[in-house]
Amino acid sequence: MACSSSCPSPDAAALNCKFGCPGVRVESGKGGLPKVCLCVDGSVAEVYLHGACITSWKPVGAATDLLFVRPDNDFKPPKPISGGIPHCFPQFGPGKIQQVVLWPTKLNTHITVQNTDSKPFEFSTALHSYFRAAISGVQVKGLQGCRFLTKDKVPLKGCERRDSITFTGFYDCLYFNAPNSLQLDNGLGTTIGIHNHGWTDAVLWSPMDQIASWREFVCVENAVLDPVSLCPCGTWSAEQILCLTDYPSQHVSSLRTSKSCSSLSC
Ligand SMILES: O=P(O)(O)OC[C@H]1O[C@@H](O)[C@H](O)[C@@H](O)[C@@H]1O
Repeated sequence: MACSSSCPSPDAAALNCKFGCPGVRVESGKGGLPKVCLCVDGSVAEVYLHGACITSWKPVGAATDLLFVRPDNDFKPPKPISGGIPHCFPQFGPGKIQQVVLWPTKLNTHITVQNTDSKPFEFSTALHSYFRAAISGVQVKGLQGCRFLTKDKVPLKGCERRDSITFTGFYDCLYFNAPNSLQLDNGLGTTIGIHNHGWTDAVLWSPMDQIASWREFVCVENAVLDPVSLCPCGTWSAEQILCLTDYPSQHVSSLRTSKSCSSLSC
C-alpha cells in the first residue's frame, strides 16, 4: 500500500494542498471519498474522513493489513463504513473528536469529548475495531475475572473464567471493568497488544454466518458501556494504543531510536 497511488478527486486534491505534509497525504479513496494516508518509517495507515474511520494499519514488517474492512461496504455516505476502526459516539458519524497517531510500531487513537452546552449530557461510546483474522485460530487474552453479559436473545451473565477466549460460533459479549491491556492472537501469525487509558469496558463480537466474511475478522472493542455524565465545560478523553507484541526482531533495532510519527485530527 503506497501513500501516492490513486489520482486524487478534486476534493481530495484541495484537501491535500491545504493539509498535506511529509507523512500525511490526502487521496481519493473508495466511492470517491477522501482518505488520509499516514506514513512513517515504512508503516502506513489510512483514515477516511467519513466517520474518521481508520480503514488500514500495516506496521512495517507486518505481512498483511491488520485491520479488516467488510467487503459488503458501498462507501456511500451517510451510511457508516463497516470495518477498520470506526468510533461510535454516541452512534457512528463524523465529529471533530478523534486524533490518530501512527508510530512505526504503534497506532494510537485518542478520543476527546467536550460538553460545550450549558446543561450536563450523558453518552456511551466505543471503538468498534475490526481486526483481520482467521477466526478458527483467534485467541483473546486478558479478560479473565471480568464480569460479562452476552447479547444473546436470552442473555447470559457471569464472570469470565477463561484465560484465553476462542470463537467456535456466534459470539457477542460485553465485558465490564476490562483491564487496560488485552492480547489478540489473530490466528494469522500476529499477536496485537490492545492497550488503553480511559476505556472502562470491552466488547467481543464474531457474527458467524450473519455476515458472509465472518471467518476473516474479529471485533475486539474498547468501550464505555455505562453512560458517562459530562457537566458543562467538562471533558472526557480516552486513548487506545495498538502495537505488535511479537514485532519482527530485524526491525526493532533500527526503530528503537526513531521518534517520528504521523498524526491526524479529525
Ligand atoms: O454495525 P456493524 O459494524 O455491522 O456491527 C454491529 C455489531 O457491533 C457489535 O459491536 C455489537 O456488539 C453487535 O451486537 C452488533 O451487531
